[in-house]
Amino acid sequence: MSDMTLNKTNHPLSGECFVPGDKSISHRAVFFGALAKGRTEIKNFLTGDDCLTTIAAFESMGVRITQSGEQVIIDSEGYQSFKEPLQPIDLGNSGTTARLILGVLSGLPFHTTLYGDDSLTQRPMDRVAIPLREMGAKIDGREKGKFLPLAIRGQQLSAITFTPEVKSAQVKSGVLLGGLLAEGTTTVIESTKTRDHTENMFKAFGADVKVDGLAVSIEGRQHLTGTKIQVPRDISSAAFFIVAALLVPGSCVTLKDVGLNPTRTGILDAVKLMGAKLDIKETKHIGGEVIGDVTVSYQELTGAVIEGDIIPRMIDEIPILALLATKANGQTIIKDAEELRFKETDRIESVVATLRQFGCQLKPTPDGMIIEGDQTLTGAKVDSFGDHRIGMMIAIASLIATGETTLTDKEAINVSYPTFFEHLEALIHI
Ligand SMILES: O=C(O)C1=C[C@@H](OP(=O)(O)O)[C@@H](O)[C@H](O)C1
Ligand SMILES: C=C(OP(=O)(O)O)C(=O)O
Repeated sequence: MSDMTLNKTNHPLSGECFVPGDKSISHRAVFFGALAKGRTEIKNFLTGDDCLTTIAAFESMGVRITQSGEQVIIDSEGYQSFKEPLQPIDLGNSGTTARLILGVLSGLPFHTTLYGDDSLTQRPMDRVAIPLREMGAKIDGREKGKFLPLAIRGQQLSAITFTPEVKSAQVKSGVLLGGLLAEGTTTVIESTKTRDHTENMFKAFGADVKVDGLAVSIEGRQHLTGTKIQVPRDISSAAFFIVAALLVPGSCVTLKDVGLNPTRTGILDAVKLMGAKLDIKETKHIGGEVIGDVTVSYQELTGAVIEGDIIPRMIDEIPILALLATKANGQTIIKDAEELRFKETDRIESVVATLRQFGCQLKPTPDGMIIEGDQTLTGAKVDSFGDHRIGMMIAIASLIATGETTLTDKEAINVSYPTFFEHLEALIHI
């Protein structure tokens, strides 16, 4: 764990930025490439720690994966050829790997044990394990099978129709992947649409998947065929520079080739609700995903109420939106975001604690927070709590804080954005 001094207050950001590949899509490209028969070539893969964890998990089941930088080649004979791993699988910090792999392992004819770091070990896995058990899975673990470490004894699964209580793409995806290995047709019916990259990926790999409004159905025991995947750039990473440009006077930044899938663009809608004008140009459609450029410059914004269906569309961007709200005119209220409590940290408490260290006034609520506007941030020694999105929020806060900010445990950022500081420095031209 190392400290980093940040003292670039009020340097405007300018120019173009090519943030790395999307984390959700990179994970899924590896999952599907491993499950499919034949060769899968992934371009613009995110080399963050979490996605490398997914690669290692499938390698431990005998799948041949070659990763060189942002290019990944997977040669697989399909899920029927996976081997029982010799050792427990380390899922590191990655909730996505954990929830999705549970679906796969539940339906394979062998035993596996899953464990993770201190953060992942405290995150609930029963949200996926319960429906998978309903399909016939044998999953056991700490606190009656709720938390890692988990032991899975794979079974022949049977299809279910499942209505998740939580608004979670990881839950939807874990159950659909279990459904791929099950007898019959598995349907997940959501109450609010969450990110639909799994559905898009099923289609890209030639699967029979039906999407009917909020219902997604997958036919079990079908074969997937390897394909080429171009990963869009991650809007969740771009969000840090979008907010930075809105915060630092004189800034103007273009985020190039970012994923603009409508299930992910809640952050753009939220800043528009606060009065921001953005220039958004859709440029391509690849593998069911929309890609485009977002140009944003410094603007004065107004506080807003952010609630309802927009929340799942921006769940990972709420920490950085909270920072933006500290400088808006008037109060911002974030509601319906209790899911933040189940992330790498309890992001309601960690955002509030972090911004308070900068001297901000805000308070937590059970499902969000209330943030006062027009505040002055004062540099301090601030810890990321080992949460990559809190670490990046601190770095952006330092751009508007007076004096010097010290970020401890900057390595946490490698989970989703290993080149974050290089890109930030390039935008502030130092
Ligand atoms: O499916 C995914 O790739 C993700 C879904 C979200 O989690 P939940 O499904 O738990 O909301 C998000 O927070 C996470 O970063 C990635
Ligand atoms: C919550 C996140 O990821 P995961 O659930 O995969 O750990 C995130 O990237 O902010």
